[in-house]
Amino acid sequence: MKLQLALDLVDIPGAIEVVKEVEQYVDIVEIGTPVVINEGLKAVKEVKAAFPNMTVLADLKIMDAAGYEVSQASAAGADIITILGAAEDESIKGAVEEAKSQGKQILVDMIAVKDIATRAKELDALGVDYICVHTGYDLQAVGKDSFEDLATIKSVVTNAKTAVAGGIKLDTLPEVIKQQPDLIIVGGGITGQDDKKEAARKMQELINQ
Ligand SMILES: O=C([C@H](O)CO)[C@H](O)[C@H](O)COP(=O)(O)O
Repeated sequence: MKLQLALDLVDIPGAIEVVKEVEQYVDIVEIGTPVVINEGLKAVKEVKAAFPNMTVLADLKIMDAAGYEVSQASAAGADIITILGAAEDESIKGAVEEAKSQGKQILVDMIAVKDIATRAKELDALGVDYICVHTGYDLQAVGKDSFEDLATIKSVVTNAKTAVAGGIKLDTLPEVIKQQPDLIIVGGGITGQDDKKEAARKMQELINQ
């Protein structure tokens, strides 16, 4: 199981500062969608330049023009790029093909997908690298989480790695770990803490137990 730090509500210098603080405890750094919207792929480029040995995920949440967008994120230094599970199969295929040709990986975000089991099986057959269940900020705000959806994808996905994101905190992490996803994505559970380093350390310790 790996730990991914999601950076959403920062600018580029802020992102670099947080990564410096917690880098020893996380496996992947995510440049979150709001950061990409605010700063562009420059954010991916600058974080990768500052931490060349760190795996960097660009959370583009691609919906169309997938091959092109994956190629741009790859050129900026992203190792993993996200596409939405709700995208057309043609887009998913384009993303996978471009990522493979660049030696990169594709993570599919299942946010807003209604029939998780059916779509996860289809995506698995299309050769994506990760399938991630995700409760976004707007559903977290009304008390939802992705723990049941994680069990669903774990039961149907056979090739891709499984991932989970959305409001995971130190107190809910054990429940997630029980289900053994390949990747656990945490944003506010680390970045929202006064002592980010200690929060990341405790999370890594629980994951490695
Ligand atoms: O993808 C995300 C969200 O849609 C905003 O871009 C977050 O990175 C993801 O939800 C993880 O962050 P937390 O929910 O704060 O753990």
